[in-house]
Amino acid sequence: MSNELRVLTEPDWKAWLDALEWAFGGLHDAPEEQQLWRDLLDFDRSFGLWDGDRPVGTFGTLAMEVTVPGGTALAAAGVTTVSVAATHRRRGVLRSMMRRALDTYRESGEPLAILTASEPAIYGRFGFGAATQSLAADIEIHRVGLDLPAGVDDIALSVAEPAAVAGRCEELYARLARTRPGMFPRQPGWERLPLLDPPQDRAGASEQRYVLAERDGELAGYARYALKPEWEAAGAKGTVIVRDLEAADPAAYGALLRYLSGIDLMSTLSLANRPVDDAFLHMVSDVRRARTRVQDRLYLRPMDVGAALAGRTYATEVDVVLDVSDASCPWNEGRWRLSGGPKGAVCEPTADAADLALPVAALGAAYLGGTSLAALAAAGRVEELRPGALARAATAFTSPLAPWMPHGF
Ligand SMILES: CC(=O)SCCNC(=O)CCNC(=O)[C@H](O)C(C)(C)COP(=O)(O)OP(=O)(O)OC[C@H]1O[C@@H](n2cnc3c(N)ncnc32)[C@H](O)[C@@H]1OP(=O)(O)O
Repeated sequence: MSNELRVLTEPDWKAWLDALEWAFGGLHDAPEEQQLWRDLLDFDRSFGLWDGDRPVGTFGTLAMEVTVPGGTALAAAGVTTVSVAATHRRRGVLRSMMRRALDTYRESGEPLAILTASEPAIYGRFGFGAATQSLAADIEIHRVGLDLPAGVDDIALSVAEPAAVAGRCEELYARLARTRPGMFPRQPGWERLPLLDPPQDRAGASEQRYVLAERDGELAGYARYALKPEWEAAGAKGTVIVRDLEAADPAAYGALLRYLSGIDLMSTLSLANRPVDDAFLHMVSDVRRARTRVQDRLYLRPMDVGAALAGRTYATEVDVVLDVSDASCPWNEGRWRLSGGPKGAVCEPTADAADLALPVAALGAAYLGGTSLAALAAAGRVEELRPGALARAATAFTSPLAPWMPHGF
């Protein structure tokens, strides 16, 4: 039988999805989740590798945006639903699908491609670098005090059914998504994502609820959470599971944190995916008992080095020639002069001598300001060719807020 790489079509959907779910270990998403991905996937840029009448490889694309330093949202091809059947693994199936996708993204013109990886070791070879991290915490709420900011008592809290308030929360999310690099200003359709709460994924926790934080009737923050009850001989030791927490100001954040830490019969406040510089770190009395863990989250690769680097702003004035290597997207290879600062930047090919040399995955890791070019240089991933250039470029690439992608895709 011959293998054929073809674009995803509606008639192929069921077999394609089956192949995907089996490659993930027999995962069976709820029907509403399957329908969401079916509606969001860009079928024209999603592929299946068919062995006869059977899909043995799946590769999906989502049309996304990412907020970059400076507050602009740049178009990004979101790589998702990647899988290869166990019968066909390590024969280059992923490589062939990635090749097709990268060429397609070049044609469609997004400056960036992004993904969240099942395993960190897979995508570096295709030029993706870990650009954001996420912070998880299990706060021992009976041993950790809160030092809350002024104004928390001006915030009114109310608990609501998700369907009744998700629209208002989504409006607030859309505003906040422009304020931190790495966030994804969700396009229409994505508002269904936070509402997914299939019973089979709850692992003993309750249905989810929203708690709203309002000031004078205006929404200033919200959290989406569930409760997981648990009992031992000495009594209750439940967990508050926070799926989402967005706040427009410190008082709203503090009021939500106080509420979530004060629910009776609960001992742990579990935060699954927060920015690494999240405000709670500075509100708790004992950060060690917050039991924090950091993990790689969003992987990013510039699809078009010039457009990507010109699309963000820089913390300080910068004028640097980067010598970029990019085996997967050779159109990015070579020297680029980046000149810019806090108001904007230009980035164009140049014949001038290079100041720094780096692979495109290192540029992807540094792009949102979450990984220092100097730290990458310390690991040998960036080479300084002109003394002083590294410190200046590393400073210019930083972001005041740590980049963060609040959910997977
Ligand atoms: C964005 C997302 O959707 S993340 C989800 C990814 N999917 C999964 O984790 C589901 C389970 N795993 C799979 O389906 C497959 O193993 C895949 C998709 C990860 C890899 O597919 P394959 O067809 O086996 O990969 P392929 O043969 O093209 O390998 C290309 C290269 O990646 C390497 N590679 C592939 N998978 C892995 C891995 N899991 N860890 C480390 N390296 C890997 C190969 O060794 C090869 O390296 P080389 O070019 O140096 O020789």
